[in-house]
Amino acid sequence: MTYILAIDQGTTSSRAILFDRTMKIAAVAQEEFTQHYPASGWVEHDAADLWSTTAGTCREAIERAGIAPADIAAVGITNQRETTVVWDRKTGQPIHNAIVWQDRRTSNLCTELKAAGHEPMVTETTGLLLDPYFSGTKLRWLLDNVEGARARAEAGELAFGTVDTWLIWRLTGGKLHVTDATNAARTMLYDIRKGEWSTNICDLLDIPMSLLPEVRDSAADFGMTRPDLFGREIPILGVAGDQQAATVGQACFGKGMLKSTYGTGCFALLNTGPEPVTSQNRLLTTIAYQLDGTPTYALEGSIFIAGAVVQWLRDGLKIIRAAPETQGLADAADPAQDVVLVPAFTGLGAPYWRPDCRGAVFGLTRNSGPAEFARAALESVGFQTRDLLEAMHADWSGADDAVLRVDGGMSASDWTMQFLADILGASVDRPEVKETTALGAAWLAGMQAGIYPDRDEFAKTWALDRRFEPAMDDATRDAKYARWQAAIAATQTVT
Ligand SMILES: Nc1ncnc2c1ncn2[C@@H]1O[C@H](COP(=O)(O)OP(=O)(O)O)[C@@H](O)[C@H]1O
Ligand SMILES: O=P(O)(O)OC[C@H](O)CO
Repeated sequence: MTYILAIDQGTTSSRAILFDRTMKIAAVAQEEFTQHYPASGWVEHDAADLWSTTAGTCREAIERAGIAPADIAAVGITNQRETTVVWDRKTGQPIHNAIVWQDRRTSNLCTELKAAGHEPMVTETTGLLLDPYFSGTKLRWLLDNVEGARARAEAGELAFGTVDTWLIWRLTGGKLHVTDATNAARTMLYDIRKGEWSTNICDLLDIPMSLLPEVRDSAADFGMTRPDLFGREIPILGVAGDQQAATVGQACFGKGMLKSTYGTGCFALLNTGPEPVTSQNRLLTTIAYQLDGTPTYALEGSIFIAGAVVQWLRDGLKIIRAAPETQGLADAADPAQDVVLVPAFTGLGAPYWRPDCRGAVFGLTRNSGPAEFARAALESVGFQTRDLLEAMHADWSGADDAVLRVDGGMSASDWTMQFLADILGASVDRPEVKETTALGAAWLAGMQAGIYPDRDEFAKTWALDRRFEPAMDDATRDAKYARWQAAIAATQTVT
């Protein structure tokens, strides 16, 4: 039997998943690691933890499946995006903790750069906005704040990478300093049209280009794993950022196909084909995947809080013990109350991009309780998705016939998916395979290894678990969405 090992290095845990020759899951291992919050709005990971949990879960998955390393044809990597690591090329030692995508420490720098009029050039080049979310200003912060970092960078001693690059460096024993186009597209340093690092932006941010990795296709040769890691060298043949890997795993290969992943946050990607579409509504333009040297572009809407609002009900408000309890509570909520929750806990992402905003609740009465909070929390995920889809439709007519394909942990919530269909007034498709992110990475590697089918045949294997059809009448839908829009507007006035 032949297997593909998919590594899914996420924000809260590292996972390793073995897929067999027929793309079925043979074994899974998962390990959480510590989140570091050194100051308000700062989020860091120890890069050594990212590596050790990745290596550990890979070994565990192989052991669980009871297979020999010789049975693994290739490794595919998918990862939390934007998170920024800098290390010494000689020793392999990171110079600082990784700065995580959620980290807002460069808000002021972004505001200054915007005020100086640089955002149009940044957007035109990278498809992104001047927001602390992306790697560029995080890298600049490290160079400015870690003692000696700038001098070492200028001397060519340091390497920068997103998490894929860091893991490949470790997996190959420091032989390769590479990334793929989807991860490069999240750095705010990459020209997504020309397919090269942008000298203009590196000059603007004062970043020596010697820090940057070589950029390859998403299915390509990313080197061999060190023989001592898994008992033999295994080729790394696929790499994509996690949201892009989910787009691939959902087989959204056609122009106009759309997926939304509901994990901690929510990320909707709309395949716009071989030409990038520039958003007029503050969505991101990004690379969905790059195969045979040709990028396929996407419009992306990124929401920072989706499943995390359910974690807040559990860990913050302590009104549930486990996420699935929200379903019963939401069903029991008083229909006469219309509590609206705007979960801007870490600011608002697309299409508002207000890192300074914080959450708000509207419509509380003396009778409002856990049930109304739970319903408002689940509804907030539907409302935020509608905001993204409204922006996509306004940006590009090719979005008009798209049926939304959903995945991620929170897509297990039937209540939330039904509300999503209701508030969108459109069908929502949930596939049988929920591990779409890992499947996307596995397919890239397995296809490159020649053991998995080509794009068209792979797309035919996508299978529906359940289609949610809208059941809400138009007047209710319109009234509810109008109320959400009013709540969002009010939230933005109080910071
Ligand atoms: N049945 C459920 N109802 C509501 N939310 C859920 C349910 N199951 C999982 N979630 C939410 O989904 C998220 C986990 O999804 P996952 O895809 O594992 O996230 P990530 O990859 O970002 O860690 C959690 O935030 C959790 O609160
Ligand atoms: O690790 P996740 O699943 O929360 O995804 C994080 C995204 O890649 C951030 O852009």
